Amino acid sequence: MAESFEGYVERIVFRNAENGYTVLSLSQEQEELTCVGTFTFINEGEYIEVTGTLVEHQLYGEQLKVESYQVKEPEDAVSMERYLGSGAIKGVGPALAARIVKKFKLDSFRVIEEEPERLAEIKGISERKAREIAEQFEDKREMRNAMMFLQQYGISNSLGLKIYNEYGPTIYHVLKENPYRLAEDIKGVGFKLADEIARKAGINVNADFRVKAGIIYTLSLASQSGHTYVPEDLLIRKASELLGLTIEEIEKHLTDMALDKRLVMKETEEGKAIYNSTLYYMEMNCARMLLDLNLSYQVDIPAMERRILGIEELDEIELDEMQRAAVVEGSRNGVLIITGGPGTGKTTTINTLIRLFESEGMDIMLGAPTGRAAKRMSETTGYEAQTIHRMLELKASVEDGEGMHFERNETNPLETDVIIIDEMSMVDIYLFHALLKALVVGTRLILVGDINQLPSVGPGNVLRDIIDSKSFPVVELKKIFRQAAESDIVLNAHKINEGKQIALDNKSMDFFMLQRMDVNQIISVVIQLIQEKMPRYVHAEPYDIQVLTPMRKGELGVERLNRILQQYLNPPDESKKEKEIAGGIFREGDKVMQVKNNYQLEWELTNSYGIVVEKGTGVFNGDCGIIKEINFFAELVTVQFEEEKLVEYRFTDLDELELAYAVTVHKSQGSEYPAVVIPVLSGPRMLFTRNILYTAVTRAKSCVTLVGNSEVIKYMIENVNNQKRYTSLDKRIEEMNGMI
Ligand SMILES: Nc1ncnc2c1ncn2[C@@H]1O[C@H](COP(=O)(O)OP(=O)(O)OP(=O)(O)O)[C@@H](O)[C@H]1O
Repeated sequence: MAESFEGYVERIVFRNAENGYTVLSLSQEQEELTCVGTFTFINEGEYIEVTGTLVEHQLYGEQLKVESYQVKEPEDAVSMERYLGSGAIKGVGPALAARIVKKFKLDSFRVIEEEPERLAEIKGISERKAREIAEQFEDKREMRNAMMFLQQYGISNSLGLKIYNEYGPTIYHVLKENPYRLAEDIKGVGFKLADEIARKAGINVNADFRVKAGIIYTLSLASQSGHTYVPEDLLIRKASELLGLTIEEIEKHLTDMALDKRLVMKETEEGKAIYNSTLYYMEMNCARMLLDLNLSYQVDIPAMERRILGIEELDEIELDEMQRAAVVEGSRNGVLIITGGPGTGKTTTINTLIRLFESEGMDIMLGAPTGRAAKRMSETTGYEAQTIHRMLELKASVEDGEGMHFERNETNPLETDVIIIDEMSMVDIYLFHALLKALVVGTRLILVGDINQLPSVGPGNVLRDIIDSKSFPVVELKKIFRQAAESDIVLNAHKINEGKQIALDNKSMDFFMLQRMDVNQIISVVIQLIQEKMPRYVHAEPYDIQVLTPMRKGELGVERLNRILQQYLNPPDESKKEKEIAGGIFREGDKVMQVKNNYQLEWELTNSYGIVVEKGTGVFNGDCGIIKEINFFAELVTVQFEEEKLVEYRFTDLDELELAYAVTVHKSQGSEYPAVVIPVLSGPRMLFTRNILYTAVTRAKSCVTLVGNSEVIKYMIENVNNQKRYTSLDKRIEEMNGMI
């Protein structure tokens, strides 16, 4: 039976910041009552009325399971003082609260609300502070009301706060008029949640804005799978499934939305293609800018070849015919693409190009899409390489409302003669667009990559489309050089790519297959490999040995493997603090990965004296680090990323991190590890493909160990289930180049 109690919140015993689950101690006249439930923004010292059922907890005795609660405005002087001094109002502690209430007595709250300037009559309160107190007082009240309101729609605390911060008091209006705005404006609110809110708010299922929001959402889902457009019938079908409406009810909105420029419809040979406008114009602008860069330079070829020969002599290397062709093309053209698999001499070619351009006094910049790829490029070329984000000077300015942007763009272009980008297969259309915008005609652009790697996570198939457009010089390196050919990793990678079976007989020095048919056996072998065998074999730390698997779910999926590997590689220890998160825990010492691009997150680089020597923003999808500290007081987790960058995560932002003892092959793109261990037993056909195996194997520098069923490996080599990406940069280039 439900009962009601009133009292002060004496103490917040526990609070889960993510879902608002709280245990608090309520002080009543005689005794204290423990209350558990989901409370939004209740501070110690507040006076509340709670309703719920009294239950007997095995360990903690009697407690109230709260079903609903209400914050009561304090009505007597003691309560007012208690509330003001509770910490709810920043800058007002118990002493100041006591002075306020002593002066204004029962009138205290009214004064704060209506005549805040009078607060300045109190010692220790300036006029400015008086205003601040009044503003906070007002904000707190409104925010609390808004939170309670949002709670009805099942919105958690942290999300509620984000929503409130975006709309402020207009939130009620937004929810009533068009809750789908939330899906567009707020990170963390998807169409599904907005739709749920709309349903609760009684909005019609075939309301125009619902259908339109559903269509935009379908396009955005497609872009998350890498597509820049969707064929019309497929789009209509997907949207109709999502919205539960007929094909006709969807179809009739498309033209309207095209007129409003929310989407673009384009006739193609295969029917109509529908684009989110932004993506359409991005492809189009990329095509234009790339063609603009594609100048031909007059070069004295014999003289150029002599210069190349000179560099070869100095470097004591003899370039292969194709490599030399690449260097010559690089000097003759504004745009050049160099592709090739592992060990085909891409880096050696880049190095010769750098030498050549340098000898002509040109400025060169090197870039790659991820931190790890940039680091590797620096190591192999001996020149400083940066991430493309850094090169373009990504700035996140939340304060001025601009959000994130690149400082380098058409009005402030990169001042350099040559730009070389490595791991180009990972660059999506957004990043490529940003890069091209920051280049002026006359800058040479050299794009290097392996088209057989998995395409970018983000939308686009940029490298392949540029090659397919047949509008730019492309040099494909095929020969595997002797040194590389000594490695079975390289040889097997090429075989896999060509669809040839590989020898799994363990005669190799760097490529092993451990046949195990049982999940538990596989896991125990993986642990042994990481803890003992591999670190010794490749002279690395256990943390550098990376487990790669195609899938997230399942007995050998990333999620389960991480939980198990954490137990063995970073077990619980009294000296290590732990923070519970949805579905697991983070512990000091854990290996973690950032799982989305966060352009606003700040990092700091300190020197050995702990002094900050550099600061910046941006932590990206796939960046790995170690948890250095968990601070419960400040509610922060500090992670040390590559190159010793320190990043602080608020507890509420921990959903951006995941354990990284095991990662998916997709997330490992662009990274290289001393050794990789790949458990393979069974899983969805779509994920057991040649492409995935190729990418996984090519992540290893010194050793690959496959653990599981060799038949599955054979199957993967045969399974060319390359899912089609709907992208059209190639078509836009061809159109603009007058080819179609
Ligand atoms: N022309 C050449 N003659 C002899 N050896 C070469 C030549 N070009 C490259 N190599 C050697 O072949 C190996 C692979 O070359 P390189 O690192 O340039 O290839 P890559 O395509 O960048 O490889 P990966 O993609 O694996 O990094 C290196 O050991 C390099 O020294």
